[in-house]
Amino acid sequence: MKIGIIGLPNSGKTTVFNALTRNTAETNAYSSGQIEPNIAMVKVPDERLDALAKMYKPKKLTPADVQYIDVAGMSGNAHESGGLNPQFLNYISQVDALLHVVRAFEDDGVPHPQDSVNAARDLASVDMELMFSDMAIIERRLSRLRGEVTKMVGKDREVRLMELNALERLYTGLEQDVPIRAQELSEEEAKVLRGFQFLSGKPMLVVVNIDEKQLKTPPVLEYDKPKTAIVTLAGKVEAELAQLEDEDAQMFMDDLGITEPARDRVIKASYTMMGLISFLTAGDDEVRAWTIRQGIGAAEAAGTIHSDLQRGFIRAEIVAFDDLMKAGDMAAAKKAGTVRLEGKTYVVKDGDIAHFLFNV
Ligand SMILES: Nc1ncnc2c1ncn2[C@@H]1O[C@H](COP(=O)(O)OP(=O)(O)OP(=O)(O)O)[C@@H](O)[C@H]1O
Repeated sequence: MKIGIIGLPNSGKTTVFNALTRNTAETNAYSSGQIEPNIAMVKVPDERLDALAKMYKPKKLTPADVQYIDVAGMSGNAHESGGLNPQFLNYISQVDALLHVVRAFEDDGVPHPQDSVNAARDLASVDMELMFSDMAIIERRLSRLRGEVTKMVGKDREVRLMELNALERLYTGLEQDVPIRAQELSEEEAKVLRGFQFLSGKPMLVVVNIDEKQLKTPPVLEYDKPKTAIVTLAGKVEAELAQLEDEDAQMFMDDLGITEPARDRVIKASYTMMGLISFLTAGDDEVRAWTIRQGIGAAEAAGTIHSDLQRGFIRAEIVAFDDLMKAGDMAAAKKAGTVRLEGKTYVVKDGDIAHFLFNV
């Protein structure tokens, strides 16, 4: 899973990137204008994996991972100057979700592009830029489609008409300030439009970046939209915390009244917002977590491991994590009757331990 970190200049993107990835990328009070992104992989914390590792003592332990990409190059008035930077667009259109850093911290030493701190205003202005960018793409596509569709016949015409109608609907929504992630699309429409990678269609986690003084009474930002979540964190403190060994970090957190490092909270919020869950595989060679969309069937889940497993799927042997722990090991769980055989369409649950039987 790839998450792109965006936000206005000096909102604290690189600081938050460092907090999430335990990196030490350079941060600067004067916006760097740097466009080469900072990229890092982060292991998704999962206590169930550690428990399984104790049981199986595998040669290898592989958590799921998330890639964070910190891309600068966004301004609050790009639409007035020819649109978003193409290099920025190139990086950001490929991510699965956006993490939008909104500045709430006050510091006269760190200039704000609008000369004042106002998180709600900045949140809306970045949203607007994403929507303008999508509208420009839709306008270009519509003007071509309208000409082409009149010359088409049969199935082609049908598909293009569906695209045209869907794009017109999305455009009307965008004109009324509704981002694409908050608009309805049928499964078929979503499939036809997937290639456009609309920015306002991506799930978005809003990170309100506060300072240490605001930790006790953080500002409240209302932002209630589908496929959107909001997390408040003190970026600078969390970036320092991320550099400490566990024991020192705990003392530091106790002092500040932080119960869980932001990097864990952010990953959890991202999973929930995107409708993602993890299933696990366990054996003597490897214990591993796999990320899937909630609601998919066993065969499709098997396909995340290898396409052969999906193609030749016979059935899945499934046990819930808690049942396996209660039994003590797989043999005991089988005896207790908690290991089930499930077919292709069984909806895989978070924490299921799966073994797939297949034949190709
Ligand atoms: N929560 C915070 N509290 C106080 N200061 C902060 C906080 N977050 C970031 N800063 C400070 O704000 C400045 C800008 O931070 P940073 O370089 O991370 O922003 P950026 O959004 O990545 O900037 P750029 O526009 O260059 O991409 C730095 O001096 C950083 O230390």
